[in-house]
Amino acid sequence: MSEVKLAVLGSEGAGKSALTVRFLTRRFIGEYASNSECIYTKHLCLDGRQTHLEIYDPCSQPRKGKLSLTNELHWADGFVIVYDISDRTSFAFAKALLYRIRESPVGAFKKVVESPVFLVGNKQDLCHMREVGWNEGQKLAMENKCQFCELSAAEHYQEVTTMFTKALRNITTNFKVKEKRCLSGSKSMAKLINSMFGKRRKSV
Ligand SMILES: Nc1nc2c(ncn2[C@@H]2O[C@H](COP(=O)(O)OP(=O)(O)OP(=O)(O)O)[C@@H](O)[C@H]2O)c(=O)[nH]1
Repeated sequence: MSEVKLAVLGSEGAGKSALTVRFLTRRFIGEYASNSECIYTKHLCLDGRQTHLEIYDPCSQPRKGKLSLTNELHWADGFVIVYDISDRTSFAFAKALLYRIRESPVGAFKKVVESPVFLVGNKQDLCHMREVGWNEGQKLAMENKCQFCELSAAEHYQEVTTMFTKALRNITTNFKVKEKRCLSGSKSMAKLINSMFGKRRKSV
């Protein structure tokens, strides 16, 4: 069974809990307690493979002060970053989160390959109050090598499920890339050691 850890990040009120609960229970619940952080767990079958999923839904991040994200960066295999299309401040916050993830040495070195990130413009049902254009979201995502979509946790169950499924699939693909790189890394190390000791043995 594979294990996948996903962190859902974004500014206060962007809809992190609404999206997560929608995916896990199919239901849209209007109000959530925002003073506690949660790790939801779920078993699911992803592309025929049993998967143990953990989703981290933090309490409102502005109260945490600085964007340190250190724990999240160590913990998560991938990220969903949420902003509210009717709130430009939430987009600026999402951008800062994205930069923080991309500049992180954890992402660049410890994890071997970049963590998959899905940028989500939520509350598409409020497009009459739109402050962030679809193009802006798409551009930010392209510049930072992440996937992008706009949806509404309130109205689009199917889109929410599709987004989470793509995010999880990206993470499992990333696992395979990492495995290959580690394997080829250890193979070339073995070759190097073999050739060094092989040569030495010959010269004795
Ligand atoms: N119209 C609309 N409202 C939404 C949507 N998603 C969430 N909301 C509302 O936005 C508010 C905040 O949603 P939450 O899911 O609590 O947001 P959050 O990001 O978890 O917020 P914190 O826990 O405070 O960080 C709630 O009143 C939700 O009902 C949506 O797609 N459309």
